[in-house]
Amino acid sequence: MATQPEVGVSDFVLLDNLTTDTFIENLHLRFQNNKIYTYIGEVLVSVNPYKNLDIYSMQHMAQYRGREMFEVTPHVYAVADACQRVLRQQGKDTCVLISGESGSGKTEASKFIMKYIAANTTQVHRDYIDRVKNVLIQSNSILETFGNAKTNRNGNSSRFGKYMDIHFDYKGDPVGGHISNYLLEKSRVVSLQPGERNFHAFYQLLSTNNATTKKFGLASSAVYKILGSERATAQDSKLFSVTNSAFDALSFLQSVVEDIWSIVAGVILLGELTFTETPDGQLSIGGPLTQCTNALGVSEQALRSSMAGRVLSAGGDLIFETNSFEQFCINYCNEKLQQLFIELVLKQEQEEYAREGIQWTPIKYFNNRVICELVDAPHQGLIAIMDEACLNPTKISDTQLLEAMDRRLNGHKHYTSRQLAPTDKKLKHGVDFRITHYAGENKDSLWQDLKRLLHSSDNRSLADMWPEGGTNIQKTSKRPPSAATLFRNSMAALVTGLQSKEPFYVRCVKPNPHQAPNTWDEQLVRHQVAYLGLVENVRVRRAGFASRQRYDRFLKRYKMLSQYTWPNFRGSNDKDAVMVLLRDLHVSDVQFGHTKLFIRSAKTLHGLEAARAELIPSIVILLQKLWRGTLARMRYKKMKAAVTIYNAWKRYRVRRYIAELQAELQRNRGVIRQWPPAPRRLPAPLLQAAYRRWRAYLTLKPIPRAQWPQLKMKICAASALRARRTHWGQDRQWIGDYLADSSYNSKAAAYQSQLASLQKSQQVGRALFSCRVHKFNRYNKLAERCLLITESAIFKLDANTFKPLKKPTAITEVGAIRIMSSDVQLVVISIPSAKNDLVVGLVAPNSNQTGGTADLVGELLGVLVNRFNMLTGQELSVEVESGATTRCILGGKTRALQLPAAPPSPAAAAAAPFTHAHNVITYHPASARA
Ligand SMILES: Nc1ncnc2c1ncn2[C@@H]1O[C@H](COP(=O)(O)OP(=O)(O)OP(=O)(O)O)[C@@H](O)[C@H]1O
Repeated sequence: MATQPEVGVSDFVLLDNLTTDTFIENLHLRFQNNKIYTYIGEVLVSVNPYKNLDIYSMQHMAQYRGREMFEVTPHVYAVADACQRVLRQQGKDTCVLISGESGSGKTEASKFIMKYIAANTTQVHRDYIDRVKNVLIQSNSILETFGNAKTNRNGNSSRFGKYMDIHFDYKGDPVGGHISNYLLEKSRVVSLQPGERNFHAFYQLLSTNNATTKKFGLASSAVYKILGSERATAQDSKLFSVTNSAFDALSFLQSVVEDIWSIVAGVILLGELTFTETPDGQLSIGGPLTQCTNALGVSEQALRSSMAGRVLSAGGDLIFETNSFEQFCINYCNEKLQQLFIELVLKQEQEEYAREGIQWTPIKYFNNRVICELVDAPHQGLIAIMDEACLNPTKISDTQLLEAMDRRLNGHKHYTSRQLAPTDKKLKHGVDFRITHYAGENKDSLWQDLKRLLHSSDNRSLADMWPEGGTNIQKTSKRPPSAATLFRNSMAALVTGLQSKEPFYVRCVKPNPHQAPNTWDEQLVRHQVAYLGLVENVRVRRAGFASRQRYDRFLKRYKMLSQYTWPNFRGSNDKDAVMVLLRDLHVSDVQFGHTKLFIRSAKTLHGLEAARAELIPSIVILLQKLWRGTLARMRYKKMKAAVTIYNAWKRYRVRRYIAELQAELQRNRGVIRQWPPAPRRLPAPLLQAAYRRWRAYLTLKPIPRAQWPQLKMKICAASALRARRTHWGQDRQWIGDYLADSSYNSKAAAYQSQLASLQKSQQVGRALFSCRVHKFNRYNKLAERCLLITESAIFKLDANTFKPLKKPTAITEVGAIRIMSSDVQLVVISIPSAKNDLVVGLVAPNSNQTGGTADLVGELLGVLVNRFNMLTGQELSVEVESGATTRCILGGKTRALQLPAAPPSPAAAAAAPFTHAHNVITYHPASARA
């Protein structure tokens, strides 16, 4: 019982107990499942579905590009691709042999191949290749118009053999081609079987009233003998346009196209001529003779004489049934191709096995050489006998020819006739003979005088078709070679040509004679399977090997299946690697040739393919991973190199800049007067700050470190005063917290304990400055107080208890400080938010250096300016009044604050440091100089 075959490698090879029955049963099963293609070995079998199952799309074709035949579902595209690949990769000429009965799908298969080749081109020289592709495809339309006809077996049957050569450039792109025709069925022109049509060209021309029909007096509505019982249809009219556009696409000159249609018209008109013999033995021609000679471009006289000549020298009666000679030739052609197929397949296999040192027992198969020789053997073959008969100067009849054949071929296994087999009632006595499958008779020749007639035509194209017509008149008496001989010769040339090429095969099978879809005629299929030798082919393949592959290619394809070969084999050669690989996979049905591995069963190949397909995704991911990693590493290295270069450059620029600075320092004895422009991105402010620190360090170095904070205050005061006051205590040591100094404050201990508790309760930070003051308030009252400035606030303290009076004022709230340019100890601390300035006269300690009192204004100023800047980041405004009057705000009102015209006596100043009259406050300072 046959099992349903799977699509893939050599389907039928998988079957056990293969017989013709199981084979056909499987073929049928596939046909029912709309699977029209299958492989036997590398031979593609196509069963004509008579319905559109094939998807002609770029996407569909793309699936076959560069893939092995067994990788994808069977299709003509796979054959085309394999064929083109061998050509591209191995530089070998290839051919595809398409064979099968009439209507089995040969032409369609060849069109698929051409479409595939046309689509599978590279992008270079696009225009030129597009033109070649166009010519390839469009040439079919013309060939079909003039060479195809509707027969009872096929609505669009090719009535000629076709051999198409396509030439490829080194890249595998089609660059040209040549089409040879074999044996056009000429007898169809004058003789039609019931239900059949003549060549499409006649119907196409007569489907419309066009320039040609008008020119030669033809009418689409008229009836012509050549058309038989059929008439032109709307489809013919459509195809007429297609043919003309194909002429156009193939760059036929307009004059040539006109010539061609004139010839077609001429043939139609020839069919309308009537011939009678006049009593004086002359030929009388009736019918549209003038239109006919016009269309053929010959003179009436020439036509008349060549027609008459033919009758006179024909030399034989019409002994033959029409349309059978061509069939005989077609059958002969098929036999020849079948022989080639068998020989090539077996020869190749056997040669390969011998070359590779593989054990091989030759398989028995039916060799149809005997049939071919029956037809074409010199002297003894049918063609030779027919030629001999035709050469006979006396008239020779069917019976005589048959007798000659019977005599010469008696005893041949594949030849028979009624005379030789009297019991075979299917054969007519004295008429029929049979060659195994097919029988045929032979007579065809075109006489030299007719060739001369056509060669003399005004129609250039017609004249060019018959160059032999121009040869010496002396040769005209010589009989031309018979059609059979011509055909035999061209077959021999074809076979020689094909033998030099790497062959691919497509075998077309016709499922029924009615051109109907879904219909299976068992007998018809059986007949084809038998004569195409399909079952034998399977047997040969079964006895042989399902696949053979070069070791390097096999390894490349399957190396990932074993840890010993993936990613690389450590041994020395590919054969060892394949052996290790297969041992690891426990595959044993193989033989190892010298350069190739032979795999016996397709099942093994399936298994390898399946295992490979399973692994591929992870390998793809691995490769992607590695590649991405490589890319990232490459990118990283580049980035790192760029950063290194950039850093080196940056360092170099900095070094160069610093060298410039050093030069500047040397020039100016350690001072940079003019900063040279810094390179971009160099933090010049930082450098400048470093420079300043360094300069400051040099300046400060001679001064004891303990004095540095004091120095900082002095610098603050100096920069705030900007030389607006001469004496500000700069020459003496600043104490800061004077109240803590017992020489200044007899209650220093009480102050300190009070300060400690204040620091604890209010977290005001260190005491930076403190002293006694005379304070003048908004009620024009004078009070003795102590002033304390901590890190964050300004306190007014009770002069005896040192307790804070009111809330302290935050340093950040100070708006400005006003002082006089003379050396008085008057200080106005402006506090805008309180609307009351702090107006105080500082009570300076005795100065050790001068013996007078020290100046506290500068010190207070230094502390406040410095702290204000540290807390707010801004400069505190310092106003220095150069005259004798300044101002202050008390109780929200601005009041004048002045110094007395004459210096007060120290006693008076001590008694009332501030007085007021008429809203003017006068400060009577004791002179202070430090
Ligand atoms: N693959 C296919 N899919 C669908 N229909 C097909 C296919 N192949 C052939 N046919 C049908 O069968 C018809 C006959 O096919 P085609 O003309 O190719 O046969 P052929 O073998 O070239 O015949 P002949 O020898 O008479 O020229 C086509 O016109 C088409 O209708």
